[in-house]
Amino acid sequence: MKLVIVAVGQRMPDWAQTAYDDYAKRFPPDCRVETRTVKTEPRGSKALDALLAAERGRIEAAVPKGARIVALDERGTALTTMALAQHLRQWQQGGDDVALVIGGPDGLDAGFKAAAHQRIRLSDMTLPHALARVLLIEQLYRAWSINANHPYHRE
Ligand SMILES: C[S@@+](CC[C@H](N)C(=O)[O-])C[C@H]1O[C@@H](n2cnc3c(N)ncnc32)[C@H](O)[C@@H]1O
Repeated sequence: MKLVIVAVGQRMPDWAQTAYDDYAKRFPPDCRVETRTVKTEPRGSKALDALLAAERGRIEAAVPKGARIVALDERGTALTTMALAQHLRQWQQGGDDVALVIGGPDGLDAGFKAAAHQRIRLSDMTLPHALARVLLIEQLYRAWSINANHPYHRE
């Protein structure tokens, strides 16, 4: 099982990339994290539905075959960190890869969210894309550290 963070939009500000990389490199080999970014559809004259559908196509191409899909969505289910740790344990026991998907400037396609296995929210507030990425990877690392009884969670 590996965690694959699929994010729409390739370039993050340096401060966010530094924070993200700092967490990404902490994961041990038994809980690998991979990041796959997909291009944002240029905002031009296309209708929003068409933009999101184009981004959906790229997301689906980036999701590993057979992966469990978890959409990050401010309207998704609220989770405590302990609950996320429990999900992580179940995902590891299940063995399938897990794709955690973060949308672009206009969010994720509605059909994609409806079809996802889980929709989770990180906060009741709308987060900018870069912060959503950093918060997600920190919480996944914290969830791992809870399950592994690693001191990070108590720091
Ligand atoms: C700038 S936000 C897009 C906001 C957009 N208006 C929407 O309706 O989703 C970019 C992405 O960050 C993620 N995101 C933002 N806030 C979030 C939150 N509170 N919980 C979970 N994910 C969030 C979502 O994946 C979202 O698609």
